[in-house]
Amino acid sequence: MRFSNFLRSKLLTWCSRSIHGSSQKLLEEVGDYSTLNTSERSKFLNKISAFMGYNNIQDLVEQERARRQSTADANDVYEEFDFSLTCGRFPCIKLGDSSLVELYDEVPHAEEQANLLPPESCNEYLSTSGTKWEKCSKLVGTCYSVNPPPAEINPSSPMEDNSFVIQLDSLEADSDAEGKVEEEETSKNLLESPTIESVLDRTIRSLPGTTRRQCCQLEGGGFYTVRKLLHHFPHTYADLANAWKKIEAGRYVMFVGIVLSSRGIRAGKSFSFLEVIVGCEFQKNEEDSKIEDDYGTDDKKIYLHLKKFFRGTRFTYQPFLKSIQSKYNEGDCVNVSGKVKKMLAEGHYEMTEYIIGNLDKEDQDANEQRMPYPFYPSKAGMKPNFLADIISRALKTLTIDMDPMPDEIRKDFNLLNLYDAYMGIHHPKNLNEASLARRRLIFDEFFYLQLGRLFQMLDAIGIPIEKEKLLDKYKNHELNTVCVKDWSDLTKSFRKALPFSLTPSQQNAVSEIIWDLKRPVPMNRLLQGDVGCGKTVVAFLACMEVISSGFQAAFMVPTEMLAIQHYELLLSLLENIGGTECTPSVALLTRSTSSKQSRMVLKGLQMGEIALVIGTHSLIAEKVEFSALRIAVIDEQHRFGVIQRGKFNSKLYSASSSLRMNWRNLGDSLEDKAYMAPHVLAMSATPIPRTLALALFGDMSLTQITDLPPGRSPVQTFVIEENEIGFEKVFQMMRDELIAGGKVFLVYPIIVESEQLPQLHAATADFQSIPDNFRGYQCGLLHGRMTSDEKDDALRKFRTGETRVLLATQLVEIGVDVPDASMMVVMNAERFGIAQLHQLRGRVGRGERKSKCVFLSSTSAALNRLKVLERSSDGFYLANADLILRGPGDLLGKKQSGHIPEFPIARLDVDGNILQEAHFAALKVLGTSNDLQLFPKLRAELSMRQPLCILGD
Ligand SMILES: Nc1ncnc2c1ncn2[C@@H]1O[C@H](COP(=O)(O)OP(=O)(O)OP(=O)(O)O)[C@@H](O)[C@H]1O
Repeated sequence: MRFSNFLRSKLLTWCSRSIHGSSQKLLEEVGDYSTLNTSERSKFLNKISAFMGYNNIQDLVEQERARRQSTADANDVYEEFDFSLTCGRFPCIKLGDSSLVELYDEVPHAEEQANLLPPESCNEYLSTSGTKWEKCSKLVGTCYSVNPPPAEINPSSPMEDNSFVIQLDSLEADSDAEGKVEEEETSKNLLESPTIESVLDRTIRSLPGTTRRQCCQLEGGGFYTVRKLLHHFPHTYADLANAWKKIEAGRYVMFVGIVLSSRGIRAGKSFSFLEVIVGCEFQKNEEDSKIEDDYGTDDKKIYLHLKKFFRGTRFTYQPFLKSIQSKYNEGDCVNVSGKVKKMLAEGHYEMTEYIIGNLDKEDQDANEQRMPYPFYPSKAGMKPNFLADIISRALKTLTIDMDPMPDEIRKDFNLLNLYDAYMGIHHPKNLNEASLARRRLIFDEFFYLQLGRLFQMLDAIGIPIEKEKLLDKYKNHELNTVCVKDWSDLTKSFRKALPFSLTPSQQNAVSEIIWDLKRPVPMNRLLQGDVGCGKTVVAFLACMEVISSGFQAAFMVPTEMLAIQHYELLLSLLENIGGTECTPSVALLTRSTSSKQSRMVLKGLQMGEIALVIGTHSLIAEKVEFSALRIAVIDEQHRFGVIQRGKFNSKLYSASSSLRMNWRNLGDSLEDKAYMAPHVLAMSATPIPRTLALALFGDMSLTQITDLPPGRSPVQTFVIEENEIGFEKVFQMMRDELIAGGKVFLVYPIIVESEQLPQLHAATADFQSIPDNFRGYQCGLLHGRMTSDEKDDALRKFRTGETRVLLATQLVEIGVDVPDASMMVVMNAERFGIAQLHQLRGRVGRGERKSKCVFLSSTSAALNRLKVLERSSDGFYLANADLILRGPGDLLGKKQSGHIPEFPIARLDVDGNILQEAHFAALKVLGTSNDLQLFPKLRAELSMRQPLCILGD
């Protein structure tokens, strides 16, 4: 009922009882109510209230409500007129309160005003027989839980509101019309031949109905192709099938309803606001009606008052106000999400931070079927609703036969069709479908990664028969070993020369590697083991096996210091072998090797006079040519990455012409040699969780050393907060250790003090002051800015015991082996990752001496995170913790994590099983056709997905 009609009926009732002479005049005035401006209305309402004996109109409404609620026929009353709507229209304004009525001064009256919130249209929507409301009332139960509440959505952010886009889009529409026609033509043509390339890798500009401006916007956000767009996945869904029936203030909820009014209101000289009222109706089933809820017990309607405020004179002009209010039309079916605040009037809620979007026919149908409603993250200023709309358009261009995955693989691994997967992730019918779709898309991300790695590895081999053997080897997961008696004599002698016996795990690792070395295909193996477990000797033994058959070995390490350490260790072990004749010649090649010396080394390698070379990156330089490189050991694999590993493969391909001549002279087949890539044994001291290892090294077999050399006891670990008491305690522990004959590492996060980060301790600064605490003991300094001789000298002095305290940076993290170092203190431990700290801790406890490690944290917040190191000394466990806490980037460092592609949907820490399956699927595909000739669609898809760097080019 119109408000004026209500007033008339109210007045008539009153007049029939009243003898007041002016009642007839008032009735006439009520007839003209809709033509009055706001101020006149306010005055009139006050006058009428006063005549009827109320203080003001608010008083009238309140009392009338109370009276009607107490009558038995309350429902009829509500059908007659909804008071809450009157009160709730502008809850900040008390109707009839003259001081606030000026808010309406600028609102155009008559027809224009009627357009803003015509009571009849409210009536029409709210009455059960109204056609528009009928449309709305179909949207049953439309207050939905968002599970989990999407934390990422910041409704206050301007980009969350698509109003601006809509406005601009409409302005743009005309000017783009011509371009659009052209584009539509093009897209029609493209749609005619739906191949995998044409569908997913079609440019975004081919999407029908997309304006040029929208395309630019999308491209600005990186959405160049349909694939990119479709890989913008929803981060959560509103579970419409299990909607919350209770609105809780402050909770993120989603509604679907009908726009009842939209008004741009000037509220002052430089203040305006937009108020959109959305009516939502809920159909309670029997069970729901038993629940006492916030909607009130009788009416099933709620009214959302969406408010957006504007400050500034320019926002108070009519054109602006008109433009903002015209974005939402009465009768529009919209979805609204955000946090609600209860208003005084029952069933009325206010939302000041919200997202609103128009629902098209499909969305409305989806709502009727209670399909999950996808929430998209915004991107590059593009609002979720805009993206959702474009994604829907892109989905329409997909074809059912676009899936490049062979049917057999799909069946074997129980995968959805790709078309269904894209539909299922973006427009799922239920949450189960969304989860199946997610599984298929994760599978794809992993599958193409594995396929790419394995394909590239096979590609490097060249001979089909070798490829098959290699694939067989990958498929065969049995542990294959060669027993010690079948090791070569040189390997056995080297083993005997070791000052200790191998642990069972070490022995097994060597046997496994030797088995692999005897295969006619290149080995690609990752040797993993916890810090200090003795990987180096295992690698040396593998080198000996290769050298014994007349080939060469290269041992690449990440730092010069480590190269020297390994070189010296190897020389000392070889000395023990005795019998100079069979002792292999060993060389060192680093950046600091003198040019004369390096010339000799290069020549020795080229002529085959040097059997084993230890060095840094220098080993993969162009000028380094081997006579017959058969194994490349890469220590600390994650510091190098796939590219460098790949470079060893190319060593033989780029053999010098002189070498080729040599081979010819020797009568060897050039082809065989040229295509024989060396075996690669990569070592990782950062235990990499299995999933991550597979993602990174899907083309590698894995050997693990699972035990530690005997006599090792776990390093006692303490996490202490940096403060005066903490320092004193640690210094005392250090003094005790020195008195007991131990050696102490003091590790710093930085070399020199930083003004930006004053809380960080620096090695050089402390080197001036710390020694005072340890009088009588020499202290040394080691950091990356020292020359290689200085570093060598510092480490040598520490090793020999000349210095007993070594202040160092994290340079010591990798491979430094001082077996009698018995204590480590890490300053500002909060700056390091868990896996990194575990590595550092591994520098002590490498001998038989009981050792301890102290992690000092300058923030108490980090203490809990660090405490995991007190509880565990299992590198795999800790690496997993790091992976979950900080992601692969932090676990592996930038260099290696750069080789993990971005997975838009998969998560390495939870989707390990799918990764494993994808690995098997890739093996299966390549087993059927190792050059993918039989699967042209797969090949095309692979080339679209795999950037070359991942393939090691
Ligand atoms: N079986 C063994 N018995 C006793 N000591 C051993 C054994 N194997 C290795 N070691 C010693 O253990 C120490 C650590 O070995 P090594 O440097 O090979 O370990 P690693 O796994 O390469 O360590 P990191 O991960 O720190 O690089 C060395 O001093 C080495 O001599």
